[in-house]
Amino acid sequence: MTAEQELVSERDYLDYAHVCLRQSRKQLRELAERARKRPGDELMVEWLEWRADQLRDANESPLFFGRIDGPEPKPCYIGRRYVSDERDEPVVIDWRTDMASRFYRASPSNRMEVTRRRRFGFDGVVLTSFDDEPLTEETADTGLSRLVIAEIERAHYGPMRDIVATIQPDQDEIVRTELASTLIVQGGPGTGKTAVGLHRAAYLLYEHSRLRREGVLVVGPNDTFVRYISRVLPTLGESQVVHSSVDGLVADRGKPVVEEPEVATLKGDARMAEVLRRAVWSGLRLPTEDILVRETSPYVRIPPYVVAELCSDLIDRQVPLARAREHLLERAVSHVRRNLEERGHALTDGEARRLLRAKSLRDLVSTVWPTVTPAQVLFTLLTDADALHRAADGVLTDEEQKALLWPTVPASAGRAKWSPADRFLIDEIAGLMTPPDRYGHVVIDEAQDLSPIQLRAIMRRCAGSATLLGDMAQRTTPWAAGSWAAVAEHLGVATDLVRLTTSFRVPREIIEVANALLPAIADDLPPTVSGRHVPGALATVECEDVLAELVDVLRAAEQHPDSVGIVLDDARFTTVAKHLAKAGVQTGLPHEDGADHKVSLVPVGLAKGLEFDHVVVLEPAEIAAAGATGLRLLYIALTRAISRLTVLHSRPLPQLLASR
Ligand SMILES: Nc1ncnc2c1ncn2[C@@H]1O[C@H](COP(=O)(O)OP(=O)(O)OP(=O)(O)O)[C@@H](O)[C@H]1O
Repeated sequence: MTAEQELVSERDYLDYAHVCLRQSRKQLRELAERARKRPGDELMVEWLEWRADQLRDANESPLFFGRIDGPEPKPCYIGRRYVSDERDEPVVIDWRTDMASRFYRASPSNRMEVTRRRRFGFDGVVLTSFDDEPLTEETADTGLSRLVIAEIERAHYGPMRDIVATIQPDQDEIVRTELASTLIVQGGPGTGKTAVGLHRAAYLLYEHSRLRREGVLVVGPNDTFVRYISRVLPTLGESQVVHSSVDGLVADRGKPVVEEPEVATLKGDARMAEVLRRAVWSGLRLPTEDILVRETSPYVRIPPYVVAELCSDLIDRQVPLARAREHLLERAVSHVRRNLEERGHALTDGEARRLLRAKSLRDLVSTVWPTVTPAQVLFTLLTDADALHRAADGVLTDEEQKALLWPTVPASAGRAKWSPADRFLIDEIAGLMTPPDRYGHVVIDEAQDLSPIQLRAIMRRCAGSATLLGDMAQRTTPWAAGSWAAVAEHLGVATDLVRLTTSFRVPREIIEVANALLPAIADDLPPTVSGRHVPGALATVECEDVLAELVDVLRAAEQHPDSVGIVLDDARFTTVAKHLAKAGVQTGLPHEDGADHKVSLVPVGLAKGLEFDHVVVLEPAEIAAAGATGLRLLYIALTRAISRLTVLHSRPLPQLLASR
């Protein structure tokens, strides 16, 4: 067959797959209709409808993207979902099956019985080309395939796309790691950490149906980022996964106040968990006199030593407060019941149940554990030096305790203004009272930036394993745990550290410049390599008027379909936005609700995790001004580009860049 005839034959197969998909969907719908008529089959109906929904032929993405020949006699087509014919024979297999893993992992040195890998090129959903990689003894391991490179360099607009067609072997290994493992994935910019984390979530949901009940949570650094990544899982057919920013996990407490980084860092320190634990449990007050239960006839007296006995294991096990209160009430009722029985007055179950509402017993519980809100507990600590000292003695130094106290005391907890770090402390306290709902697996992106207290807040919501993604060289918060070993310690579960080393986003010409910053920002990390070579990808322009030059660069960029991101120091944002508006250049913040701009204006503080075809970094010296954090921000700014990076500056470049 000629290549052209083969293309026609592949297109016919694609049409056939569409027919099969529609047929299967119709069948599932009919089965659901029939099951609906049978009482008691609600679960079956729900499942059939869910399956039918999965087979929607919305023409959003091609039904298959690859094919392997061997070991089966028939070629095997790989797509985002399973399609079968009327005899239930597979037409397209799901990328998450074991069989499909050969598509990702087979190589000339480890062929896994695959003789040929074929990747398909599409224009929208129209099959336009294919690229064959023969896997025979004679072929050598080469770099990225032409179609993989074309996929990476396809103009980027709007939200992040899935990489299911082009997952690389080392990424695939991470995606398919067993559910029980908690992984920390360290990788340089653009090595695919976010993509891998999201595909891992989709894989785990496919492999472990219980995760659909337990839920999967994806946590990102901010709302912009969460909007950017939130389409990936739905395109992979997984629309139930919950996405949240870190701040979005904890209760909103109004407009946050800004506080000194040293105080915020202290509030994010793991030792604060012990201070809060002590504060919560120090609210316990055992009665000093008998409790008289008047709701029974005869009355019952509960002496203090009995209350202490009823509480003792609850205290020892530090049972979450809300549950401890319930247990104490139930135990007090049982005690009263036994006492009455011993005196010849048996209670009916109804009477015992009514006792659960008895005022004297409810008062007893409130005496032992007064009801306070989590915010009230923190308010007391931050406003009452004695209370703080009692909780923090031996845990925090005197200076640290002093630093935590508010200089002016609001009238009440209700009137207090809380900082972002306070919100996590309140959440920690709330967790000691009523643990939050938990998910079966949690994916945490940009995990390098989280404080121990933030890590605890996320892990409190995790009932199973987690996947943490990050790059220590991109650490920009003062409260970050500081190393993956420290992060692992705060997670409280065993972890495996795995690495990704090849950048798919950033061409070699750019990553080599960014790598020059590594000795100053993360000297223990190896330089990132790039799978792509793009001659002329980097242009450094020194000029007197950077804003005039910027307008020229943007005018020239109008000729290309590429997305453009202007990354600049946060403090510059307003001036540049005004200047560009005056010059008639339309810009917007990246991934604003519903809007995908050609030109995004990106304060560097928001740039983490994002990418654009063409990036303009404005005045690197301004971005790098804030010491090591500044250099890390610059490293982030320089590594957002997929195809081109223009560095515009009037001030001298930071030394590490100038020497390149
Ligand atoms: N195997 C792949 N095939 C095609 N594109 C890929 C592959 N892996 C990653 N990419 C692309 O590379 C870009 C960077 O990926 P991603 O954002 O996941 O990297 P990252 O390591 O999280 O980067 P950062 O550290 O900057 O946040 C994305 O456009 C992603 O789709």
